[in-house]
Amino acid sequence: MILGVIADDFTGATDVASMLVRAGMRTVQVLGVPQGALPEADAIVVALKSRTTAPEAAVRESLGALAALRAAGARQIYFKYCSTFDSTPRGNIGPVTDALMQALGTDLTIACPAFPENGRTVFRGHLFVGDALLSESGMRQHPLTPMTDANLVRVLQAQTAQRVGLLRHDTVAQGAAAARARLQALQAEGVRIAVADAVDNGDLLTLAEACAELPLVTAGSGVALGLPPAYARRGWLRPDAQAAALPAVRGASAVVSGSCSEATNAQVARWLHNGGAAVQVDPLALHEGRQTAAGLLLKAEQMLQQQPVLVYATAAPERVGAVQQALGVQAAGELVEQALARIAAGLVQAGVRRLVVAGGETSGAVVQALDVQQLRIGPSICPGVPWTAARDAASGDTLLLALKSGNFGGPDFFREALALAGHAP
Ligand SMILES: Nc1ncnc2c1ncn2[C@@H]1O[C@H](COP(=O)(O)OP(=O)(O)OP(=O)(O)O)[C@@H](O)[C@H]1O
Ligand SMILES: O=C(O)[C@@H](O)C(=O)CO
Repeated sequence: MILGVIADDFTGATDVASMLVRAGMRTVQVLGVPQGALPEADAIVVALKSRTTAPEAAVRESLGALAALRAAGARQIYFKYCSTFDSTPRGNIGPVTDALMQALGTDLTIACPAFPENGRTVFRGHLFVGDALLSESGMRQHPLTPMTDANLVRVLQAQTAQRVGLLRHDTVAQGAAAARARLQALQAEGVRIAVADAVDNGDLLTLAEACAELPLVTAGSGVALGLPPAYARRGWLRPDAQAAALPAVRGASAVVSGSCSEATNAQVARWLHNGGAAVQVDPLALHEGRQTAAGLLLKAEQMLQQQPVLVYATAAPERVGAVQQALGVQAAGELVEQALARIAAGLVQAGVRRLVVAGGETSGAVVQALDVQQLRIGPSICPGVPWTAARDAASGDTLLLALKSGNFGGPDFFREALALAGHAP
């Protein structure tokens, strides 16, 4: 094992795993702090749910993951957070970085959420989402982690007692040797965490090469793209052209969507526009007992005989707001997640072997209901979303799962995903 990754959320973990596989590393994702022996792979990604928990809990879980990854022989540790640097004023990016640095006995790391293929770039320490500063993007209004400052040096400095500095783009543009020299100079000046600029994949490759021998890298998924070639240059890794190969499956296909993000709303709209079979979950009807998970499942199962079915709670912001006002944000979220998770488990029981799930929280609930503990990472459907393979405990069959971050994927994502997994239309 070469690389051990600690990811602060579920779909973020599959995102970084996908980057590694794309560049030839055989990668397995483990759900939660590993309990037993870790499987054989070049990279292991531990998926935590530590993005918005109390910093103390996030630190505890991250250190648990670190211990397991080190025991398995990881040469380098990677702390993966969101490409929009999602955090609260208290953390958890700063506190987790501090704890990992201390445990690893290192006094220099980088911080770089850039993911240019998905429009996230960092310039002069400022994070852009598409053409807008982070603070002027939709992230400004995020319910849990509103990001109102695009200056990452300032944002991170507020979360750590260690000194935060900046590795500027003009240095990165000069190549890995210059970036490495500048990191050493910053370290000599007392900087412990350097926010690194990156505006395209070339910059990510440079940063990965410059940081391949640091004990710890902290980043979004982007920097991971450059690590496999950097390891190969050092003779640590022989990239495997088959790293993304997954077994073919037979059986039905379904999509379960609990994400209400803009991208997912467009994907659901496209599916419906194309006349795809669909069952809509209405949270108020669920709450009042006019809908039940069992009833919705039955309806979906009937459609499944002819074609793939979409089960969705996805709705526009006004509709979600009205439901949240009636039921409470937390209660509405859990009600829908539990219903979708039960329906997903029922669909697998009914023979679904290709399952797309939209939304990070929704994915967490579904994977828990399926009692999946490990995912082998396969080919990318779009930047940040791979197909993955798990073992269905009940049948022993291979189950293909695509866990999509809310904001990822184009409007045709669901159809593209099923086609890539061999679903004949
Ligand atoms: N119609 C609805 N009304 C209220 N809440 C809903 C509705 N549909 C889904 N939800 C809830 O909204 C939340 C969506 O979160 P989820 O993490 O699944 O998606 P996301 O935030 O778009 O994805 P990501 O975290 O990957 O960006 C879930 O808790 C889900 O149960
Ligand atoms: O980095 C990203 O944007 C995603 O992997 C993610 O973490 C979404 O929650």
